[in-house]
Amino acid sequence: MFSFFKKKPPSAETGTVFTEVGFTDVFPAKTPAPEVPAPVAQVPVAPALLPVPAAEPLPPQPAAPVMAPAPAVVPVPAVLKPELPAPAASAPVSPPVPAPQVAPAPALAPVALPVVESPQPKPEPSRAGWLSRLKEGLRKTGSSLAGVFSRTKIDDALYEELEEALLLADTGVKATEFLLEDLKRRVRETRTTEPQAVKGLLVDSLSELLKPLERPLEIGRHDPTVMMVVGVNGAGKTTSIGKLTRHLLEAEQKVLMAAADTFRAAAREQLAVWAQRADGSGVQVQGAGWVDIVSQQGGDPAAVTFDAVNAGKARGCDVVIADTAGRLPTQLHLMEELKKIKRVITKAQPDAPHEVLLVVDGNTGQNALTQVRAFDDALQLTGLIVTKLDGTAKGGVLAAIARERPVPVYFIGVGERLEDLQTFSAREFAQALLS
Ligand SMILES: Nc1nc2c(ncn2[C@@H]2O[C@H](COP(=O)(O)OP(=O)(O)OP(=O)(O)O)[C@@H](O)[C@H]2O)c(=O)[nH]1
Repeated sequence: MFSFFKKKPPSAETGTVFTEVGFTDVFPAKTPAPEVPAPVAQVPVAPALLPVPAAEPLPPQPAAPVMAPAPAVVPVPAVLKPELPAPAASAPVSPPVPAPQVAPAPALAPVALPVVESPQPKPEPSRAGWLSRLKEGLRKTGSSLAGVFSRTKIDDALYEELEEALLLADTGVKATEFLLEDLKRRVRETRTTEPQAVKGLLVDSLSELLKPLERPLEIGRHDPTVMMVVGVNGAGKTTSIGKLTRHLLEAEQKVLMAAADTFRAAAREQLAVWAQRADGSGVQVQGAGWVDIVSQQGGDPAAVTFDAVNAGKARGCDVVIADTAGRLPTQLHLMEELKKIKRVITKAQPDAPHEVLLVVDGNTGQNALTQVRAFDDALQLTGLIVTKLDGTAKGGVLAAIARERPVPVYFIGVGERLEDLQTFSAREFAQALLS
């Protein structure tokens, strides 16, 4: 199973970033006082499980738990239940327990995830496997674009056909104009005469346009890192949070999810199912990650989130993720609710939320751009997760986003499986589109 954590350069601000480079580094040591005995969840990690490339040697950090020599066998359960003061802690999934003082406080009922059943983790799928899925997913968008270059010469007709294909792929007028101008310049400068070679130049041009969207999601800079996830109904928020959480667990992270979609029946259960899923073959968490869910069906989403951030701080969580209910940006009262959730997070932790992520369905083309604009205006987005790029004819929308509202794309999704959500690479995307 892949992961894509990479340690940042050693510094006081050491954190972890999601990159496209594979499982290349260990999660950085947090900075607990060395004299404090490590809690169970911070059991030293066997270096063998976390290969570090020679090119990036780790600095000596003797006090850091993750760097400490590990015992030969570390019998760490897949998911450790946090030791909570909550009375419901003994039950795997307990009914909401009313907080004694604060009336709307949601129950903190930990979800005990099953311990690893199978000792045989699946082999980590290679990035190559991902690239072929990405290519396959973008085939509908790419085929009409690539078809343009089967013409016999580079002339106005070729550029007109390309313009039409870009517009049909929902690249949008601005990005299309930009790409055509840039391409013509590259053709002139390189004195290219073969239409097939123009395709290569378009890959370069598109990569450059998309490059500003390529940015890693950082984990580890804050305690905890608080993320708020928003989007329209059915965009793939819960699924994406589930996939993200799986990767965080595999990287030894303590994750607290806030089911801030309090009107959805079984929101909690849906999150729990995803948190447990791994390739459909059971939990395969290596190490000491654990997940917990805060929910209160029918409660105030802002109160649930507030409670989750406070609980996350109290329990020493690494990441708190708030899953909000889907809404259209035109539903102004619901957009106000999101603003309130964001304000309330800041009350619980002054520098939070650290990430406001919009999940957009890539299959909606220009509509996705409209959503990015509207949610960004309301919430000042920090990143995007673009889902459902599999089978879409509208994959050009990423170019439109890059040109018109360049919010970083942390992840793209090409399917419903765990490994179908991966970090975004501008060049990979351009190559897959025009392959
Ligand atoms: N084909 C495909 N389906 C996806 C992808 N991501 C999510 N889905 C599916 O999209 C559907 C909706 O996903 P959810 O995660 O429930 O969406 P949501 O945004 O949480 O929905 P609401 O809570 O109703 O707003 C599910 O059937 C997912 O399996 C993807 O990348 N590709």
